[in-house]
Amino acid sequence: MEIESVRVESSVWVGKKRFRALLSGWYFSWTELDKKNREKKTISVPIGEVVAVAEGRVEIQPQKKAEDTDRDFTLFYVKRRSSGGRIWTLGRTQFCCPSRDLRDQWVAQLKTALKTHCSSRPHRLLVFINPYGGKKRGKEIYLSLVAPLFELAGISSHVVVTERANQARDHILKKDLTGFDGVICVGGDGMFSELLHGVIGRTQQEAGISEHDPTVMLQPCDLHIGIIPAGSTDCVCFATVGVNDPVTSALHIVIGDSQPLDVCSVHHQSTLVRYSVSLVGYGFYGDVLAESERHRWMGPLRYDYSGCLVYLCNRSYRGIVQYLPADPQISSPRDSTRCLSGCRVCSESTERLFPHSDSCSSLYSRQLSQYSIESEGEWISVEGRFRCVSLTCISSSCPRSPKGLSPSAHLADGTGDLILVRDTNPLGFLTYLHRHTTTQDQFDLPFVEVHRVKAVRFSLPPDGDYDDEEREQSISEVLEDPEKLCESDIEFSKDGSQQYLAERQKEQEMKDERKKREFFCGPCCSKPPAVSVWNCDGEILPYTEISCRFKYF
Ligand SMILES: Nc1ncnc2c1ncn2[C@@H]1O[C@H](COP(=O)(O)OP(=O)(O)OP(=O)(O)O)[C@@H](O)[C@H]1O
Repeated sequence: MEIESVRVESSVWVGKKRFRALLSGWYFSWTELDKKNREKKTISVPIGEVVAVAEGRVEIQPQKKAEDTDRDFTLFYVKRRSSGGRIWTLGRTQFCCPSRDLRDQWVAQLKTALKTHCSSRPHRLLVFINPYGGKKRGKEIYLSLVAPLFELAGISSHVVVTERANQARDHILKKDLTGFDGVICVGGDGMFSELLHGVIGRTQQEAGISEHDPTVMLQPCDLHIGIIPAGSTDCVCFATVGVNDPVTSALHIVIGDSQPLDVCSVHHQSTLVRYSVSLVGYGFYGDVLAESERHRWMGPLRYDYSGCLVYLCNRSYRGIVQYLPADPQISSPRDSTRCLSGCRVCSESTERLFPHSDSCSSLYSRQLSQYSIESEGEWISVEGRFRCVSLTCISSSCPRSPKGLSPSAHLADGTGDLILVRDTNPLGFLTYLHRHTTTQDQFDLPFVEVHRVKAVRFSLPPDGDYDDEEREQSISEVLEDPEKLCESDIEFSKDGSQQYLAERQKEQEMKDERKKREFFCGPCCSKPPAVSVWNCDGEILPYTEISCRFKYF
């Protein structure tokens, strides 16, 4: 039966009011009628946003209750609440039909419409909960807000509450995932990153592709990742969904929404170090992360505290940044666009990157066009002293910074934005930072440059301002907590792990000395390091010299 041709219509009651209900094509609507059968207001719900239809009078909040009355049925659907419709809640309307037969017909037709129209909805999900993320409410958020929605929508879920960092990543890499339509993280950006590494890594393993080769053509991933925000910043969730709200995210998952994302692969020589979607930042953002790791006990407040402390240190770092610019005819980081689902630039870029993406045999052309960047233009080199060097694939907006690091960045166009903040006076840098929280343009400052890029390399000037020993020492200086170098870094970085183990010994000796010093006057009085560290989506990278490429997934 063709869904477009289905048309069911009848009188129904909602409470004491009479309505005319109509299922036609992709919409279910009900129009209030007055005593003279004149139409009043109509509510219309796309079938794609119907969560479930159930016989009887059903409630799921505050607790599940079902009263199986003969002539009633309940419709659950997405209801837009506020913030320009970005916050979603579960709408519920109970309809009473003139007869039981008619009720059965409504339920059957609506269920058929759901099956026909919503083939991309998940049926079985693997859920990872980080019980220690953010305010440690991950389990509670999942059980009270998300699980009832999944159950209502007929989604079965297998839940893993993690007991250690990287458990979720290892599970995805090693365990049998047959039958799962997607993986869900209940946590923050760090948890998302674990799932991202698991999913990309597994897909490449299965395809026999080495991720360490920077020029390799990566296989696109079929397994989708869902995010239920329960971390400290939840930047990836905010930048893709527009809000950090567990119910909104759960509803997006339930109705099978999906959003492709650019991913930045970070290499050191011929070793894959990490993938990133939100921030790869050197200088200020690296130092803030390193500092904040020493104050984890403060919870999310640690970022504010460390931000102030690092700002007072007034540091800048030397570096050489080389980048491969993206085509300025297509988009620019200063063009004031805001990328949302259905964005024109992203869809045109998809078409350009993957010209025959509707067929599986297109993988070759898809990858070929993606990785032919070396032949697409000239690398540009910038040398100087920087407050920070930041790279982002997405706007990286969050509730604190609603426009984000690069407000016009696109979610899925195969490019990233490179932001160079040159050394400036403390007031200038404060103005730059402050503008992230206002509507003022943070790029409209003489010491800030922003470029839309396809690839970036960072290296230290070779003119002997510091030697290797000092560089290693500087990395140790900011790495107060060596455990922060996650297992993945150590596994990925075969040669890096040796360097890392050697550093640990040195760090331990330095730690005691440094603690003595900082007890009296804080980190701003210690000798400023010659190099900073890279903050890659909240993880410290064990290398200073890196190369990054943006890839579309
Ligand atoms: N059971 C666990 N014990 C310790 N660490 C864990 C556990 N499960 C996950 N992790 C790690 O904790 C780190 C931080 O988690 P998460 O991102 O969920 O919260 P957050 O850091 O508070 O939030 P955000 O990343 O948004 O700032 C992640 O890198 C993850 O690998």
